[in-house]
Amino acid sequence: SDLHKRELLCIFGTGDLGRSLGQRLLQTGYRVVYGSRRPHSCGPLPPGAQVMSHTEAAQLAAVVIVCVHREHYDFMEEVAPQLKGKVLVDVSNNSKKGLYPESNAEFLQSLIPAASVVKAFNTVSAWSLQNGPSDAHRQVFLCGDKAEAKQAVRELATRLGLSVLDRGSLSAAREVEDFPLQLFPEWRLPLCIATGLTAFFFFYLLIRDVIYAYVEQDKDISFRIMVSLANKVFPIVSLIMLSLCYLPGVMAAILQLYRGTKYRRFPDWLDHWMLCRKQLGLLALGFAFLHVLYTLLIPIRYYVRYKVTIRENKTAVFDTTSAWRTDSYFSVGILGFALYVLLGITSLPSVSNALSWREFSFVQSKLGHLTLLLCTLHTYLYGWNKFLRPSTYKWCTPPGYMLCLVVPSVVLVLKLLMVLPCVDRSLGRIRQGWERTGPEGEGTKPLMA
Ligand SMILES: NC(=O)C1=CN([C@@H]2O[C@H](COP(=O)(O)OP(=O)(O)OC[C@H]3O[C@@H](n4cnc5c(N)ncnc54)[C@H](OP(=O)(O)O)[C@@H]3O)[C@@H](O)[C@H]2O)C=CC1
Ligand SMILES: [Fe+3]
Repeated sequence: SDLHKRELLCIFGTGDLGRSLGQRLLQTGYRVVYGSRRPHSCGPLPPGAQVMSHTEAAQLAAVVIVCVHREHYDFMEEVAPQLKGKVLVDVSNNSKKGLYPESNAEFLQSLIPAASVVKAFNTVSAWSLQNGPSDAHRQVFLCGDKAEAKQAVRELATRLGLSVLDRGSLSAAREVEDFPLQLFPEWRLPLCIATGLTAFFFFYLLIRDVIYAYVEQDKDISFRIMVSLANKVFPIVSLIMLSLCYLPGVMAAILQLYRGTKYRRFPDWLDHWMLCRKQLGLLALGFAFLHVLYTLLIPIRYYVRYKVTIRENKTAVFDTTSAWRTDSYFSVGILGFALYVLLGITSLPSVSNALSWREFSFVQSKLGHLTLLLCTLHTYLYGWNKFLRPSTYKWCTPPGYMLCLVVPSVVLVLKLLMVLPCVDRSLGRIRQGWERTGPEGEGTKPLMA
């Protein structure tokens, strides 16, 4: 492997990416030679690197990484004889979609038909290479038509500590080149869900609270929109989104139990859902935080102080049950929120990287389900005995918090079933690679076979 590590690589272009990539390659133990238009005046290069003309540099290495913008690819044709049989890595990106009829990588392949072009590294950035890869930029998409060429680049990326996702043949390059143009792709679905839920519950509660009071009781309580309504919508959205983090996990477990194997791929939508759990959870935490802030505000609200003043003139009977209920409701809520924050903190890359896999999965799964349990309990305590009271169901609709209890309750019940000893045992065996055989075992061949 020492021999491998001293392998010589060629980089065309001494720009931002060329320099950063070269520096990382040198740190990883490779030797680097740059091919440049002006080898004698190209500015500072990482220490240890050599620089020469494109032609000279290309002759020395088996892999050439082209860190030049596509607009300038025409110079490559002059180097074509030296690039015969070499692996050419195309790292380029576009500044917008659909700029060219064909992908940059396919264009490069058409310029140098005798080389094997591999598309890679376009999702890293000069910035992240220099500042240590952040969580989001650790993934590299790979595509190319020649298996050996792809394998060489895959090894390179792996040694740089990047995780590689194979996207197939070079025709997929177009799609790969568009990836970096997406802004916050993994946040898109969670943000849509959050916006949708917020809008739905806002209007639902607006009708049930404000419009109902206006129509049925001729009262104008529209001022409630600002705090009361907001402080109902936020916890509702938060709890639903938290339960949506744990729903795909139980669904995956049910699917594995049903199929009797773990070696079959989950449907795409489930994969996609699982991949955005962290973002779902962080947004849920944000909403929970808003709920906490709004709740702290309650005692200083004009409306609340006004009601308290009126009540002070009446004598009230102390009800121990109510005291127990409200105190448990607050306590469970606070504990739930504390665990919520803990979950959020452990999902930060710098923290999760410091944890072992066991520790991370303990926190995210065990404590995660406990958080969901506490927050759900908090909501049940809020409802308390109102569930059976007909007057709660204005215009035959349940209050928002009852609606929002559906998904978390389902998740918790399913999770409870999963930890039953018999179910847990089968699931444990499946996760260790055991497969159910039998008449229906036909379609359950391992994916890797
Ligand atoms: N910067 C980044 O973070 C990322 C960049 N990329 C891609 O990497 C490629 C390079 O980007 P970047 O390094 O930022 O760009 P720069 O403009 O910083 O560098 C480009 C380099 O290309 C060479 N070059 C410029 N014009 C010509 C020409 N007419 N003929 C031959 N060579 C030329 C020059 O090197 P010299 O003077 O030595 O010849 C120049 O330094 C692009 O395709 C970009 O899309 C991909 C991912 C991230
Ligand atoms: Fe609450």
